[in-house]
Amino acid sequence: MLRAVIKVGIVGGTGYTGAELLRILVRHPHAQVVMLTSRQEAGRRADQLFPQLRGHCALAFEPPDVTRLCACDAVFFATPHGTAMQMAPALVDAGVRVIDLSADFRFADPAVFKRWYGLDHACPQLLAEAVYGLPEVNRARIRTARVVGNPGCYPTAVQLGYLPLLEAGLVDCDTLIADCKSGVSGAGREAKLGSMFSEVADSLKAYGVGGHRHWPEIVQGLTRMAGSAIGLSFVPHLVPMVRGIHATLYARLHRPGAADLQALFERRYASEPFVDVLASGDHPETRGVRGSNVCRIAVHVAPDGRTVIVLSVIDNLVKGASGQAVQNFNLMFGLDETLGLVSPPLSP
Ligand SMILES: NC(=O)C1=CN([C@@H]2O[C@H](COP(=O)(O)OP(=O)(O)OC[C@H]3O[C@@H](n4cnc5c(N)ncnc54)[C@H](OP(=O)(O)O)[C@@H]3O)[C@@H](O)[C@H]2O)C=CC1
Ligand SMILES: CC(=O)N[C@@H](CCC(=O)OP(=O)(O)O)C(=O)O
Repeated sequence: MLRAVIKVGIVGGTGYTGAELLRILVRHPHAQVVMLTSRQEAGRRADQLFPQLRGHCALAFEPPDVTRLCACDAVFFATPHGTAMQMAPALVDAGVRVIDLSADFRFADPAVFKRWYGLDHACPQLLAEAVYGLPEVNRARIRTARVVGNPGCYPTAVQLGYLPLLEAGLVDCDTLIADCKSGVSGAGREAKLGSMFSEVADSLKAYGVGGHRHWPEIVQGLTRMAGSAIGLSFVPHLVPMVRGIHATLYARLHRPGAADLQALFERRYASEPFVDVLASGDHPETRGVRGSNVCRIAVHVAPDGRTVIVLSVIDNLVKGASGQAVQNFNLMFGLDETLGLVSPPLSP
């Protein structure tokens, strides 16, 4: 359905992903943001809180109100887990398409959601019809979805890195290792001790080694790609940068040397607008995708000849969150998938 203006609401407009949605949507040719919510900043103009939006957005924040949100064509939830699932049923009943950046609609099984997020799902029926918003895997289903569960940031980088290998059945699915690093904006804009400059700068640390909530999400996605159970070790690290995810992914080849891995990756992503496969032997870096919706990938074989090492980088706030959400929005409304999303990364 192609419309000249699509009315958009953003719930959680004061967070990092909400602000990034605004940055993208204010220059989108068909989307018009008509409602922006915040409980703490209600009444304040968005361009007062975010001076980078001066001249681009004159809206004021207002408290989240489902009835008012029902006047939108699409609503993005850039809120903590547990919020979207409370409001989505009324919106969907009113014909509003929902794109949730939290984990509320990412899991097929509400028991897995409960185990990792500690919440009973508020609308399991809607969860059952929600589509996981990774366009490179689910494009056709996203087009017709009423609710999209936008993937997490680490899961986006990891799944896109492993996808060609698992689809082709080339690697041992029991011994996958994802060694990942994230910038601090991944932790959100809320003030927290662990996100303070003096706690993060000039240091690097792993966290969540005993079980991070992105592990079950990645396992769910990789299992679907492989068509069988997989075994994954996933270790996230916090690094002193603002944006960016770097995933170093390991897998054991069933038949070393049997396949041209570079050709496999190039073929799989040839028609993907936002996946860029580097030339053989190259090393992507996070600053090369900063501010862009690109996932940049390089595939290597270790000197042992049988270990594949894939490097996958994204901007956590763009392809890892708000950019991917707009990519899904474009698909849902029958638009060119790249609208609002094509701009060169910011570098240096
Ligand atoms: N940061 C990242 O890199 C990524 C984040 N995500 C996910 O996106 C979501 C948003 O993340 P992020 O922008 O970093 O978070 P922030 O903490 O920066 O922002 C959260 C926003 O949600 C609003 N909010 C909080 N609680 C509620 C509530 N109960 N009802 C309505 N609004 C609420 C806040 O405003 P107020 O309190 O004023 O209402 C604020 O605007 C999270 O689920 C996160 O896990 C996903 C991928 C990457
Ligand atoms: C650096 C940092 O703290 N990153 C966050 C993940 C990013 C995120 O927001 O999680 P979702 O993608 O599931 O929404 C974390 O590890 O919890």
